Amino acid sequence: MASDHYFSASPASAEKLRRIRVPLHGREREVTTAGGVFSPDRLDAGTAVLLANTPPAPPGGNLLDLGCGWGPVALTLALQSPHATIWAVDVNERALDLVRRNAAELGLDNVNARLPEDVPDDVRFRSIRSNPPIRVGKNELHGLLERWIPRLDERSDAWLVVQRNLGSDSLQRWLAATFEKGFSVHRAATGRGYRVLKVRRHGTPPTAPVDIVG
Ligand SMILES: C[S@@+](CC[C@H](N)C(=O)[O-])C[C@H]1O[C@@H](n2cnc3c(N)ncnc32)[C@H](O)[C@@H]1O
Repeated sequence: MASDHYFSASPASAEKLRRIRVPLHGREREVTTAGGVFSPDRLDAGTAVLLANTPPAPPGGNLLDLGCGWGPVALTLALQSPHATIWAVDVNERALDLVRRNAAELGLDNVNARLPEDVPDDVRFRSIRSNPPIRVGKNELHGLLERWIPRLDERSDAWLVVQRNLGSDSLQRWLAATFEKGFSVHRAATGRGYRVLKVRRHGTPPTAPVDIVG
């Protein structure tokens, strides 16, 4: 059955397109949103905190916006890094249509809006940025992060914004316990009741030379 949650695959509310003006990559831009996607009337406060507290995206490689909605994070990455490939991933098909439309309207040709299962398994990411879907519940959220964070390249970071009232501190503890080996987790910023959590994947330590005795 279709539902009206913003994270459903086919939102039931009739698609009524809206034009809104939002600050993206240093200036106000007009984008298209619609009912049935997350925060259709404005840039979400948590997303604004994420965008204000993350470094510029790497200039090339694959970058992931996990849970893209109508696309504020993916569009910002594409504007920052025109030579990178931006993967805008969501389970909501309407959101994916909106990201494609917004990218085209902004003249961006480096945004791949895809369902999670349509991102090839061998793609690795130089950066992951996400305002993740907390309301799907802990188990599903943890499953989502366990699926995507290990796809970071070595010496690369995931940046997640989470509302303090919605469990940012327990999510930080879970991330630290789950990504114990080869990663480090810390709180990179706080603001407006949100935390930005950073998960860094370290490089593989050089292997010691093997002594050949004989
Ligand atoms: C908090 S919203 C953020 C949307 C957008 N990035 C923004 O900042 O406005 C989280 C998004 O995650 C999506 N989502 C839910 N479950 C998902 C899953 N398993 N894989 C990918 N995206 C998912 C929802 O549809 C929703 O668009």
